Amino acid sequence: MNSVVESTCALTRVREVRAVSALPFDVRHEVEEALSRPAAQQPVWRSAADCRDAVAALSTAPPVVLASEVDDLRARLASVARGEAFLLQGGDCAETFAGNTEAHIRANFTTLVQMAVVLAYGAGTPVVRVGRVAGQYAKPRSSEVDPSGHPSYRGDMVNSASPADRTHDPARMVRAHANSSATMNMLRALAHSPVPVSDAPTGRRYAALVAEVDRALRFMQACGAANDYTRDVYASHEALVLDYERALLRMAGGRLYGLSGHFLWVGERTRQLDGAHIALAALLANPIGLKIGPTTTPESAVEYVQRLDPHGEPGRLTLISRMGHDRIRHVLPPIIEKVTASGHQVVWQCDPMHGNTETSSTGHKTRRFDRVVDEVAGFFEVHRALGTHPGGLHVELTGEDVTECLGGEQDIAEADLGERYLTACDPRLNPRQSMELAFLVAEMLRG
Ligand SMILES: O=C[C@H](O)[C@H](O)COP(=O)(O)O
Ligand SMILES: C=C(OP(=O)(O)O)C(=O)O
Repeated sequence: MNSVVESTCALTRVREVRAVSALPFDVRHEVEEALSRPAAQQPVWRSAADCRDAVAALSTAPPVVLASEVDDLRARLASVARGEAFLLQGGDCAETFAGNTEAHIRANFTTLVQMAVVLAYGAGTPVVRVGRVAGQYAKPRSSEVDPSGHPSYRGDMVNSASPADRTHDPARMVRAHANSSATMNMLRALAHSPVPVSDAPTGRRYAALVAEVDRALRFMQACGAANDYTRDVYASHEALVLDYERALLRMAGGRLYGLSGHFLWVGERTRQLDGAHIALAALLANPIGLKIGPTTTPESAVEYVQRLDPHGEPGRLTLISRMGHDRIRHVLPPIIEKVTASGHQVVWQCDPMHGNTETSSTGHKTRRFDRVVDEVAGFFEVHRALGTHPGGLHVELTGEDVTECLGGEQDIAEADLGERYLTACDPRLNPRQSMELAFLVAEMLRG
């Protein structure tokens, strides 16, 4: 993990919460305490006054999601934790303002939904669909500067991808909120549209499967059995920029919600046990995700679980392992054993992307499809051996035909990467790689 960095904004954060917050006194006090802790990876905004203005505007803006939707997701994740459903989470590494078009949202949605159908068929259980979407506008970075010596790009919520404009501009938080709200609007509409079938090879294979699934659904409907095959996609993002997250805190039914998204996760670089991100996440009624990398010990995993799931609520916490394909088989088992022994029912989810990043000989950040598959296979092997539920998959993907990850049935080679390398940050699976992965995971679920 990166070291904790105090930003100028962090120094003003507590005062600003007090100034703009409409939260009840006791809740405000808890939020202030959480936000007064050291926070890693925070922007150093160009002006504290502009930050105040942005936070004030967002504090009275309509939230991106509703508390009732968050409650629905919480109930669905409880069923994942009990082994009765599977969680599929996926989308861009980093959303961008320019890339937030109808075509892009539709393509990502379609890929996610098609994968979910394949997985539901494989698992024989419902699949809860969560996009990395409608808020995934901020990125933690390994280095303060990029290879050309400019300040690193930290996502459109913070600065521009253009090296000429890397100033941390708080007005970007307002644009991120507007874009997220527009995206959510489209997702709600798309959730009730028919699922389109692609004509790519995996699409044809999928079309046959859809016909089978449709027959099964018609039979179920004829029997009067309910199903959630065509239901919602929930929104998730890394709760990274604390000024954005706190501005979208809202009370509902006496509980505190982060209404910037349904599901918020704490990343590998900001999961300091005594840091602000963990403390804020602990206060929320939202389901929370936590990335756990190869340095996570079984003991620290239990501490996280106690901190983030104090009431022992099944599915309240999703532990997202991102160990690397060569480490998962020995790092994950003792963590699962210790957490299971603690009595907490978490969702175990595999992110096979972030532990398998490398730089190609062409200088592109990339990931090998076979290693991604191997990490998921390791995840299933570990859970099968321990008798626990391999509850979910978390991937960076796009509905666009990019060449960012190596391999897959298209056999993308290093020399192909430059053709359509479009990501704003990390390499994503394209639709064919995503579907291929879904078929492979469906087989693992059946196995
Ligand atoms: O998506 C995850 C991180 O933001 C990303 O992997 C960091 O990338 P970097 O190591 O290039 O900064
Ligand atoms: C930054 C991310 O992952 P991690 O925290 O696991 O590196 C991410 O999922 O965007």
